[in-house]
Amino acid sequence: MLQQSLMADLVTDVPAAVRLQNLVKTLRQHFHCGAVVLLKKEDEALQPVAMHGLVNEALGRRFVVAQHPRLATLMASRNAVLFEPGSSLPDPYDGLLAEQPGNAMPVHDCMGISLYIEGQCWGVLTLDALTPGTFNDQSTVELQRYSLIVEAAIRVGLLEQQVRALRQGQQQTSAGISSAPNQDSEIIGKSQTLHRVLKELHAVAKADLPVLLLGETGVGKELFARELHRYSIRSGKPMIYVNCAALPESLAESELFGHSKGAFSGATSERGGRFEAAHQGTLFLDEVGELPLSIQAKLLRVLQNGEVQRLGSDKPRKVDVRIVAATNRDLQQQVRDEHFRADLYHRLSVYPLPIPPLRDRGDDILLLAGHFLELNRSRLGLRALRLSGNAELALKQYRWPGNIRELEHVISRAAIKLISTGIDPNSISTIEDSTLDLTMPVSAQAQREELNDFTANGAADSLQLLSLRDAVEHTQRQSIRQALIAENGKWNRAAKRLGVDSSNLHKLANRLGIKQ
Ligand SMILES: Nc1ncnc2c1ncn2[C@@H]1O[C@H](COP(=O)(O)OP(=O)(O)OP(=O)(O)O)[C@@H](O)[C@H]1O
Repeated sequence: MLQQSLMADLVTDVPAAVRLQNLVKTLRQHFHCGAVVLLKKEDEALQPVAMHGLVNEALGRRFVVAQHPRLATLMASRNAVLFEPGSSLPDPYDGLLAEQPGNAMPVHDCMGISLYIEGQCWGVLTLDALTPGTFNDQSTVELQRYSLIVEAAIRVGLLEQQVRALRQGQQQTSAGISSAPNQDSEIIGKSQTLHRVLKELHAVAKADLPVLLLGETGVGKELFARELHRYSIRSGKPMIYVNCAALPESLAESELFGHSKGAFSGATSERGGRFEAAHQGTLFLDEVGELPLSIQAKLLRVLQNGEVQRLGSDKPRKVDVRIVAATNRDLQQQVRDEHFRADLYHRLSVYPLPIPPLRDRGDDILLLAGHFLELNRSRLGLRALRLSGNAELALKQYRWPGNIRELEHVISRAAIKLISTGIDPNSISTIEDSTLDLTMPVSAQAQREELNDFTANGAADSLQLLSLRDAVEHTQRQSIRQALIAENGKWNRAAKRLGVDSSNLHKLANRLGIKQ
């Protein structure tokens, strides 16, 4: 009976991801268990690719095998393994079964099996239940048998991928099991919004045009730049990173274009710059809006001529680089304000690509939260770290002005706070919404909207009750937090952004209680 359902899942003409999803669902129903998860091996970790019965955020987690003894046991065996209900080994999904969202319970019954494709370990299949006695020896025999069908489904998916790649005239990988070379993206997320951007990014990657990545702070522009390079025809050559905001004007020219011996005091030897290092590859100009005007002029000349001259040398050197730039500023506005050269802007923005903010990526918020929860769990030596239902809701409703970087900090802060309350690291630790500290309206627009909501609710009178001093301090606190988020916690840069001296900012932050 199960065999028939599984075979039906296997032959149905649906995308590979849906086929695998159907298979795990069918297995869950058959074994009457809480969760079935299919995990793919990626380097030293296992990542869920299909699951049924776990909370959503689990899909974003990467389980490092060495840190999860049950997964390590499964990987080490070619046969199905049953873990006794009394097993003291922690289960990677403790507290993550969706069946009991409000009541974090350790998993009781667990079994699984490693999966092999063309002689190589591809990943594992795990089955978990909260009710002891759900699985027995007979279940492992069945699992062993049905795992062959799961392996067949994976193989079908890979073959489909290869056929698609062949049709597109792409080069194939040799063994055929690692699929397209760039499958294992570092970019976490499954939303339609992200999917659309990645599709566009992969298409423009092949075109070898200059690309300008636009987006709010913390949306992951650097990750997208790396993905672009990996998908480009230059992927075999280096991608060189330049943070334009961290480039002092006095050093920028020699950093970018190199220098000859004796070009300036301290230039004790001849050295090529970042442009030459990126020859035949990609040069990523991060925070390009921060480039001083004098350097903008020199950069433009190199882009026009396709050659660089090392500082102190008059010998031109041909360079073939693809420029990918990124900014969280409104570059067009900067051009209007004459802070950015219009001609350089047009050269860089041949293909502008907006990267969507986190608040527009739906459930990706939870997937990313899962990823950061697992990182913190491992870093802090906890058995299990999860979100309460209300905490999940709060994360989904928040505006995320600092985007993924802010989410990462929120989860890390909450995990540390939880530890400081003296929790037992061997139990299941749950982050409640009250620990999340999501009170920072950051963008001016967000602040305006909040104020509008506030007045629309008839609360303006209570606003007037604030003393002038309280109102000033409130605004100061918000501006400082906003600048710190935008500058990734760097006080010097936040001070620059706020137009105040760095030591004054430290003093003010101390007085306002932002900094202890
Ligand atoms: N989709 C994603 N999956 C996993 N991690 C992500 C994702 N997007 C961003 N991150 C992580 O969030 C952090 C911020 O990303 P990144 O530095 O690329 O942002 P940015 O857009 O360049 O920000 P800024 O404009 O402030 O420089 C990094 O640690 C990055 O690895």
